[in-house]
Amino acid sequence: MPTKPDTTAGPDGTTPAPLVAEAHDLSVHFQLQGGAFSRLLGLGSRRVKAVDGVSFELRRGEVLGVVGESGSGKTTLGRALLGLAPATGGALTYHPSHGASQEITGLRGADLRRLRTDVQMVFQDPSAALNPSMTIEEGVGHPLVIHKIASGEDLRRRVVAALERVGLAPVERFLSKYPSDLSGGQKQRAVIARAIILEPEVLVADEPVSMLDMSVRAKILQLMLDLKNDLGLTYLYITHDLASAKFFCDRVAIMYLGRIVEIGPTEEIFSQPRHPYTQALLKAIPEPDPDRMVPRDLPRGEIPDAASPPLGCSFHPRCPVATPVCGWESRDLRALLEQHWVRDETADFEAERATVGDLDELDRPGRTARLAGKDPAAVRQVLDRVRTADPDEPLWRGVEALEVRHGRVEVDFVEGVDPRLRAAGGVEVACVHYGAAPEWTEGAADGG
Ligand SMILES: Nc1ncnc2c1ncn2[C@@H]1O[C@H](COP(=O)(O)OP(=O)(O)OP(=O)(O)O)[C@@H](O)[C@H]1O
Repeated sequence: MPTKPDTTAGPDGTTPAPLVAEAHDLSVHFQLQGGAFSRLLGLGSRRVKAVDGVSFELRRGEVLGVVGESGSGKTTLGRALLGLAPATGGALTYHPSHGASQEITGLRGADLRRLRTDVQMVFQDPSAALNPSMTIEEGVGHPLVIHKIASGEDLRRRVVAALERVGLAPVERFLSKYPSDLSGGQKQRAVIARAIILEPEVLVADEPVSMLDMSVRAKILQLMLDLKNDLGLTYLYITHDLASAKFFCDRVAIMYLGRIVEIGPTEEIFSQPRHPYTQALLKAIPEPDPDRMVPRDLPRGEIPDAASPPLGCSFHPRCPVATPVCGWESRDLRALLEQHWVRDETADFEAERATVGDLDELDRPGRTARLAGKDPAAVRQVLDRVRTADPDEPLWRGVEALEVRHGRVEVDFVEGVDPRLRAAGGVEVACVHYGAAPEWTEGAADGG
């Protein structure tokens, strides 16, 4: 296994290393224009909150891991650091070792080009990252040509040095080859050579080893650690693979639906995960196949739609230790009813479905669920049966009132808390169990 020197401390070993980048309440929202079909359905345009109020610091020489399921916003965060995804809110500041600090999201023209030399990207798929019609010499040297930094003999000398640095030796064997002549691991070495040839300060590495054979993954990660130490690089390492994050990263940020839900030193996150989502992810670390990293033991379903995230804490619909103040809403009641009809074979699906009426009304996010069924007494009976079948379901704890209004059953939920990151031990966690709502701080989510 690669070994990590402690690179997060400053020269005297105690003061933190200087900042390279910092985000404050950073948001990257995408406006999706609905097509004709969406307009017909009255959906109009939708806003995807890919990154939603994220704050973090990146310090010189460290590896910060960004871990989360597909769609959690990891890549968008990395693209924002590269100046590729424009912020719609908050601030993202780059502190170069040379020159003045810059607000990344406002950069244009020459300033943006300078950022692109300082912050480089290593992509997941090395085949797609290399131009198939360029030789390795041309491809690796391309950034120097684009930025008009080197040509002729100087260009060749730098390409040779970069290839040697990433272990593609003897270099002469590789210079005139095309990407298709190389193995996956060799291609990724060439991609890394291209990334370091501009002598950047930061590498954003987006799943850099996930498409490689198991046998070469550790070698590529070791190469990246060596390069980091030798060249004084800083990494933002994006992955869904907790096992690689565990030995590669100094600190880890766990992302869920555009938010960082927990961030802290790797050791602390792995030895004492606080957030129920982190706990679920860690439970899902499969031994020995680190490839299949999905939290399979979560009680319910898929990661929700980032265009319409849950109210309160986004994780509450899947959370095994959700409290009454986590943000229960009408869509949760629909999910619960449907889950009941799927799971409980004794339930008379047809009759109960007809009794509660059209469930589409529940899809509009809100603290009050209005059931369409015209016979309130019968609707209440269905809800009672659902509750009796699973009395421990956390949603019921969030019910503030269940009554008949205007001839229909309405369910009001307790107003939810949208938890922000707060210090808890050596990490920061966004969860009501850790200070976001004082009455729920006891007995933190150990059982999660
Ligand atoms: N250019 C875009 N336009 C619209 N929506 C986008 C765009 N880029 C990303 N998204 C959406 O933003 C959300 C976050 O996507 P992102 O790719 O950042 O997540 P991720 O965690 O990196 O996922 P993966 O591991 O699958 O790459 C998703 O819902 C995605 O569909």
